[in-house]
Amino acid sequence: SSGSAQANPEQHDIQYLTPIQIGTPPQTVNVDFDSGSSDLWVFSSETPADSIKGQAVYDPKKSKTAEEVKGASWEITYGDKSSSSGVVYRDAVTVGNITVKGQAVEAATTVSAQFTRDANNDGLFGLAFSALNTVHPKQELTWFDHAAKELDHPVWTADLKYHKAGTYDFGVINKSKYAGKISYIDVDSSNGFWMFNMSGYSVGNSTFKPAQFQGIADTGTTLALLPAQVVKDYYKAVSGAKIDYFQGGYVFPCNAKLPNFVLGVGQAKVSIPGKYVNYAPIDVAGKTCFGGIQSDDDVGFSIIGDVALKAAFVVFDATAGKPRLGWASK
Ligand SMILES: Cc1nn(C)c(C)c1CC(=O)Nc1ccccn1
Repeated sequence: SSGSAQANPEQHDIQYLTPIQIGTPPQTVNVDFDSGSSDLWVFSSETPADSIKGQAVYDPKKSKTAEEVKGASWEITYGDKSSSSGVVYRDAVTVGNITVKGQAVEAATTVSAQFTRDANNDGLFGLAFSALNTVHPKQELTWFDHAAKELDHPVWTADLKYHKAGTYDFGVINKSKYAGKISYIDVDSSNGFWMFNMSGYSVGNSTFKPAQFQGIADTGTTLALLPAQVVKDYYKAVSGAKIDYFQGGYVFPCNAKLPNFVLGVGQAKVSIPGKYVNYAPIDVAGKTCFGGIQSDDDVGFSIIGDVALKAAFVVFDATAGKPRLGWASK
């Protein structure tokens, strides 16, 4: 089997939301497909009313196929300090036209303010390796790990786009979505992430600078969080750019000319158009803008988020024992 689902951008491409169906009859919720985590959690009928501001909720009591996972619970804190926790049900989950029966659906009983504020985001759909799943006492598998057995190939692809809808495909590599060859790089999944090595970078028309650093392909993170020195090199080429400690990163005049940025990934070059680096204005006048490339703050690895991923067609290849990432231009 294979399937395809929409990746719909929120304002400024802060995240991409995908409609999925849970339960019988189907309850549609819009969730953030996140290759940086491995829990499928949703706002639910058990989320306190004052923590819900417009989100759609999953109500297991209305699903004939829902079963409570007795004694199971989960709690997750993301790198940006947002968090949620709750209880667990097993139910049918459909993405595109692919249904997984008995998927662990994690119903939130607490969500942090960042999630409450995010009215259109009904939950997260983890697509990192199942080793990161937080359900205890018995860890659960991601939807993709359940689905992979039925998929024609154990792969999924991300075709995110700048300020318009893209797609996530499962079980198929759709040739019409990319140009040229796909260049594959090995993944180190020992930390549960889609982690890979970068070989260097270039800013604008400058020569390519070799640099060894590793990063994770993270569809659930908005920006490209890179080593401080790389980021400093980039903004040296942007007139008026400076670090705004109140905003927590580099800002620049919204009318600044932004150079393209190239990331070396194995044999491939991921070319990020300068305009993708203009993330969003920080003031209502739209005078000062916040950069889409920011420092990874010594997290220990870089986080290759949507600002970079939307510049490529990315293959998440989970072939047993040999996970790889494929990068293609489009
Ligand atoms: C933004 C960020 N800072 N640091 C240190 C990390 C690790 C991140 C990435 C992150 O937290 N992503 C995220 C947040 C919420 C939901 C899904 N993914």
